[in-house]
Amino acid sequence: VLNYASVHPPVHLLRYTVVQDISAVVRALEQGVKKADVDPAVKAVVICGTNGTFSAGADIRGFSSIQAGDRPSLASVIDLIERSEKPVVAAIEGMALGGALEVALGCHYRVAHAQAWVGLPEVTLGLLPGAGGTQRLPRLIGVPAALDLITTGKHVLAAEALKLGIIDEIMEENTIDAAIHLANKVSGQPLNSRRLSLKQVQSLPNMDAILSEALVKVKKQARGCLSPEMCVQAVKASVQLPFTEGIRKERELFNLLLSSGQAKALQYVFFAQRAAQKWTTSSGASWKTASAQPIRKVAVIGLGTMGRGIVTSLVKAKMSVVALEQDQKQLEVGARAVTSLLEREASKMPWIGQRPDACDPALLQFTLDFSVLQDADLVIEAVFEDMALKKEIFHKLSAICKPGSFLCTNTSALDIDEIASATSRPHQVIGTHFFSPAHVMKLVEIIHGRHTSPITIATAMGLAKTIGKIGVVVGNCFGFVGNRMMAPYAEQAVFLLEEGCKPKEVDQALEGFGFNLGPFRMLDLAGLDVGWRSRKGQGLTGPKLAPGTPARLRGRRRYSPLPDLLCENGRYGQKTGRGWYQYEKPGARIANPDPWLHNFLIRYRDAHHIKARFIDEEEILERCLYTLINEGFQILDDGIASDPEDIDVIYIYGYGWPKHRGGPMFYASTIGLPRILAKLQKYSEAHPDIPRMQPSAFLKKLVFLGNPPLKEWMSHAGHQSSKL
Ligand SMILES: CCCCCCC[C@H](O)CC(=O)SCCNC(=O)CCNC(=O)[C@H](O)C(C)(C)COP(=O)([O-])OP(=O)([O-])OC[C@H]1O[C@@H](n2cnc3c(N)ncnc32)[C@H](O)[C@@H]1OP(=O)([O-])[O-]
Repeated sequence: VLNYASVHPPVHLLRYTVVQDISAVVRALEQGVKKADVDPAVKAVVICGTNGTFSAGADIRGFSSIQAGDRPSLASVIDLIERSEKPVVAAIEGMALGGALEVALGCHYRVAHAQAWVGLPEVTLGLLPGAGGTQRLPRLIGVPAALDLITTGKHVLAAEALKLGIIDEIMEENTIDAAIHLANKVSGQPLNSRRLSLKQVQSLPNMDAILSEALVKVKKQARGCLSPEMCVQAVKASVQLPFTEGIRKERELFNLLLSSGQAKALQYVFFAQRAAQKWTTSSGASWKTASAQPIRKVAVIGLGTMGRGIVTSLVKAKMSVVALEQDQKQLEVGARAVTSLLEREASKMPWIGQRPDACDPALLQFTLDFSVLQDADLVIEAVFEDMALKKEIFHKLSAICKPGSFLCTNTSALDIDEIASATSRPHQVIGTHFFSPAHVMKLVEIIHGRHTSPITIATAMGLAKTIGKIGVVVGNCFGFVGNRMMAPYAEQAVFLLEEGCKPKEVDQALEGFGFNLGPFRMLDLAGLDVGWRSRKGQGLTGPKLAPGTPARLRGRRRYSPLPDLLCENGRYGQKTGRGWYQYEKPGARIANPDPWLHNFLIRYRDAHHIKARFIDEEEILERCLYTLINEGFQILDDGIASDPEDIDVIYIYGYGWPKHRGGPMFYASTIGLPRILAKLQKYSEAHPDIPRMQPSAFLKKLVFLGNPPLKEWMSHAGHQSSKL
């Protein structure tokens, strides 16, 4: 773990490895520093990592075993380093994150490689820097910059860290030699001015306002998530209290977070996101045996909202892109929109100035000519959700594209196998479901069809990673994972309106739970016509609906025609200025309750003899969330998702599920499956005509088996995925 190597006497080099058992590193650091302190031959110490990496911080898995109140030994060692009478220099290569940056802040000097980056990401794990970071960083770089780093957890490159004052020198190469050189140079010089614990936080005239604005900002950004708020409190302590008391406050807040449950959820998400990259399918294909093919040139068909976002994401990742439209006018409109998206993205990334090649428009070609797609390595079709149109395009692509090209369809629900059937290469056809706005949203559902080859899956996953997205491999069914679970959730929201709720009450309950947007604000934003078109396609409404069908039943299932009626009244949501809410003008964003809708609902209930009743928040949450979770269990049992973690990653990165609640399946595990089952049973007895409320057989089985932990669920699933 750590070498006490006298390779360059009189400077002693303490090396420690990347992510490891924190107590072993702490022990070794402690011994090394103590030994150097008493060794008269040692004049200075350099601390560095092995294999070109300083350290990614503490082992996140180790937090589950830390008890609130444990002796914070890392903090003690950092104090020891800082107190050392011999200069200690941190040589940062690769990265210094979390506890590792805290170690570096305890050192008297910091030298970093130009490609190294540093950060305090604890907030993203539901914690705060617990080894003095919240007290030392503000003393080093001032409160505004420290607040920014600590409350967001962002990483900064060495150049920015130098500008901020976190590091003292940047090296293009030989960082450790440079650190040794510096250590020799400063040996014998007084160290008090380099000990951050002895420094005062730089006072600012508007400090109170800075701190209270930061609190308002984090509360707004992370609804209900505690860690950003606690980070602000800890930084506030650095301003208001002497160092030792500030450290005590930091520890108190750290322990509070550690026992909050949110930290557990956020750490679960960290590992779930990584687990999702290790995909398997029910047929036994897996990430271990399939390798991604190199993708140099991508073609995108269709420059509507989705196509524009996808093109922007590809160009941002410096891929060569051909964008195709069907007529000159649409091509010009699409090209203008992409250019402005790229400009906006560039302005959001100040470092673009240093990398003029990023977002390079020369990487992008617009065309009307299908034959230009001939040599594309991968094509993403992003036209309307119209099966006939998609099949026509895939038939054409199959004939035009070179034999090795992969053919992807951006669809949110349609059958991948049917689309693939229009080609002569179904093994190279795959679904890539991007989320709107596609240049912003992180998620891509990667849907494999019956014939999709493992190489095609690996290539689509590789592409997602290249463009900075999180791919999750799922099976093929209507709505895949995300939209299939969203359907019963949105359905409940509308049923609740029929029974007496107002859109705002339903939205407030779910926004209070932590969603950025409640279901009605979300539907208004997405456009109500999208679902209407889909329901017409399915024959649930419109000309294909059998005459004489009762308004509120389809077969024996309860159906609400309310969303259809809104569309028939021209209310498509934000884009028409009217939907479940009213907006100042078409395209405006502020949703206001609409008296028209209120009266319309009263008339609707009268016409259908529905007696409105008061529905409390608990019922709103349980009916919306538990039906969504119930569908998740069905999806696991069907083998459409191979793990609960995959579902959780989809919901967090595609649907705005509050991250600090760990995703719907993790949330279910925290509530306890017996409670979820009991509630579903209660509601399904009250609403026997809502089949999606009937508890899934898999949920019942898990309750019968004694509510096993989430990690064990899949060993009991009917359709077990192979872990080859
Ligand atoms: C009273 C007590 C006092 C306590 C004091 C508190 C101290 C301190 O404040 C707390 C911390 O340091 S908090 C820590 C602050 N630090 C952070 O939050 C850093 C979190 N890590 C990251 O951001 C990214 O992993 C890197 C950027 C390091 C690498 O990115 P990349 O190159 O894309 O690679 P990748 O795919 O992401 O990871 C590769 C493998 O490594 C695994 N793993 C990684 N880090 C781990 C960790 N810390 N732990 C465990 N495992 C970790 C990862 O799961 C994966 O495993 P798999 O089995 O192969 O799937």
